[in-house]
Amino acid sequence: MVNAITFNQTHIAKEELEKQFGEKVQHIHKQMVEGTSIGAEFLGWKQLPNEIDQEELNQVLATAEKLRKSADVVVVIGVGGSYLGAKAVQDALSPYFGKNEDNPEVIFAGQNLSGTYMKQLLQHIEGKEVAVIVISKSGTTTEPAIAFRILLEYMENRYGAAMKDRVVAITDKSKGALRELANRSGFTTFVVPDDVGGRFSVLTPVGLLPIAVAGIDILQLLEGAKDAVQEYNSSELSTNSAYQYAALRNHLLNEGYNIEILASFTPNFATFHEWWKQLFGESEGKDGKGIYPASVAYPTDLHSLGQYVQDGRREIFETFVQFKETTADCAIPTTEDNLDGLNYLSDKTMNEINDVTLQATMEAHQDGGVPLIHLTVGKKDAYHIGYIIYFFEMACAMSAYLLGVNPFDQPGVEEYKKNIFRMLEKPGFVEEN
Ligand SMILES: O=P(O)(O)OC[C@H]1O[C@H](O)[C@H](O)[C@@H](O)[C@@H]1O
Repeated sequence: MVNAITFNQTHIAKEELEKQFGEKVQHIHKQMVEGTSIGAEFLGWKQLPNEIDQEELNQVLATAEKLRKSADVVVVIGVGGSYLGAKAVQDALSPYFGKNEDNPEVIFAGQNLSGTYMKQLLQHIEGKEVAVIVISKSGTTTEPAIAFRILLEYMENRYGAAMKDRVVAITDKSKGALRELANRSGFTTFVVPDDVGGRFSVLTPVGLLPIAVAGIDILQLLEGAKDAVQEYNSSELSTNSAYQYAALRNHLLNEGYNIEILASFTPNFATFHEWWKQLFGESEGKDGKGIYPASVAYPTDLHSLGQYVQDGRREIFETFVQFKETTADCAIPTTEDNLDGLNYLSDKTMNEINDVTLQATMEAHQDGGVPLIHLTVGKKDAYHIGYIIYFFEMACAMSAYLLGVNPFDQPGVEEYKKNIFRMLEKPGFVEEN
């Protein structure tokens, strides 16, 4: 299927966008294809959906099945790109309440340093059958490493030698402390490819294994991404809407709009916003440049940040994601006395009113001077989520290149780490300068 996503904007005529960015986009596209763009050694994500190794995919599926059978609860440890993609997809595609009886509960750790969180996690898993998936590309990130040390001790005490069948590590093929520990302990392992950075890794085992464990169809996710590869690999700005989105973002930035808000009216899509924020924030926010990626979950946030968006400093543009088909719906009942005055809505469903609220919000914000982008996605299912993941990845790489930065590094993230190591007196740590 092509055109699973439609891209609409009214801020600038297509021809004008083409005039401003058409040639630049073609040039960058060519460099990406030829592997001569800055950071090109991290372009592996571009072909992932097509080139994923079938044998590895079978192993991911088999391992997921094994964990699903042996565990009531699976703890997934990771942070940043080793966490957000899996959680985003799981949240978007899981029921709001309770859990599907066939699926283990999937919970996350290593993305915070709260002792209370960890203590309560340990209490929560007590008495249940547990498995652990630990994910770190570098294998050295402090937050997940601490969580893993604690959970590994728990698993050893609980399962003795048999715990090795309940722990899976996903990390670099040879480097890092986690690789060494996993090899020594005989854990099942999967590799984060060298040419795929953390925030672009959701379609590798990093995302695929935890997503499959949660009972989500990763083949459909990959199928959607595969179709997106076809749609978004044209060098023509006029036909490639991922590049149009990238060009428009840069155009808006040049006009002084330096904050982008991703907005949706679908509560369980909110974690996807977080994935998107890391993708764009780490890719573009460097060398004193960037568009600050923020997000809102409407209509909830219409009653908090809505005021600011409508009326505050005019440096915001907003990107709405709307799903055309919904999973379930609820009718508005009619009442005889109509005391709440809502009978005028009783021929409508909640989703219809949600869609009207989206239209009303877009109109209001546009009138308030907020440039709008509207992405319409066919349905919130694994196929379309795979599709939109790839759409944003392509758009992000192009947008960062148009901005003039390397999309694939994140040198700034090291700064706070140096301070931690100094403050916690890490042995062997010597601060430069
Ligand atoms: O997968 P890891 O190596 O543990 O990295 C996890 C995260 O660490 C840092 O925050 C990086 O800036 C992120 O890009 C990365 O996703």
